[in-house]
Amino acid sequence: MARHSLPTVVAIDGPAGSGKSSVSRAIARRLGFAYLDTGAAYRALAWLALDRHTDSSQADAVTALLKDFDYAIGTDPDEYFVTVGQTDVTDAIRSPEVSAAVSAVARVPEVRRALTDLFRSIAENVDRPGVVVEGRDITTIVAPEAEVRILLTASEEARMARRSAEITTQSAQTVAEQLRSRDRADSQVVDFMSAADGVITVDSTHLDFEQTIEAVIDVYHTRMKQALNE
Ligand SMILES: Nc1ncnc2c1ncn2[C@@H]1O[C@H](COP(=O)(O)OP(=O)(O)O)[C@@H](O)[C@H]1O
Ligand SMILES: Nc1ccn([C@@H]2O[C@H](COP(=O)(O)OP(=O)(O)O)[C@@H](O)[C@H]2O)c(=O)n1
Repeated sequence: MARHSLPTVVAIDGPAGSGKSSVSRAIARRLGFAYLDTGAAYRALAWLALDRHTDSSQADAVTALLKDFDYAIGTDPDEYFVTVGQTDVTDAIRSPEVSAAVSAVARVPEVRRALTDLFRSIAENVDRPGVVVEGRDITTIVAPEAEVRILLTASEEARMARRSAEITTQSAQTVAEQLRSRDRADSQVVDFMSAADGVITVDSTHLDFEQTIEAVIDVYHTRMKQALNE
């Protein structure tokens, strides 16, 4: 039986507020690729923990949630949604409560293993020629063999300013503190502050949104050309 060829994978990692989601979605649109936001799954599991009044610092209790974690995500960059069972949690997973609980959930090794398997399976089965997958450990753990691997960074100042412009329900100072503490907790589990071997860094500190998209697309074309000649 002829096996369909696997989609081209563009893997993008980086800290909170570096532009991963918005830039990944935009480049997926331009390339005609699917878009996979992996942070949404960690957030959805943290949402489930809160919904069930599960203490997210209890690794066993969080692991137990995996058995009925009925998760779905839209990978069409123009039709993004996240559901758990019958509940649409697209907006709920962005709440400050979920953001505060998510790092504890993401620290549990069984959770990381299960979600990594899930991401690989979703990425392999998209109905597009390629997929842009973004998160913290995509270039290193989820898809180390990806054709294009990028670390998207920006100075802490730029990241905090971008995120606080988005979140109007909390003070800029609160948003910055929460982001900094989440990055600190997350970086104890995976290193997304420095590029692994073969991973290209795109620093968007002094680039606007459009320039960042262009810089990422340039890396994509360069890597694909190199791959043809290898
Ligand atoms: N290069 C850039 N210049 C200015 N704003 C940007 C840039 N890249 C992203 N943004 C904006 O910054 C905010 C955070 O981006 P987002 O994609 O949510 O980051 P991440 O997914 O890495 O947390 C969004 O409002 C986005 O539109
Ligand atoms: N590949 C990934 C993606 C996200 N995460 C976790 O999920 C959380 C939410 O990810 P996100 O991409 O939605 O975060 P931001 O876009 O808010 O930075 C992170 O703070 C990490 O704890 C992870 O551990 N590994």
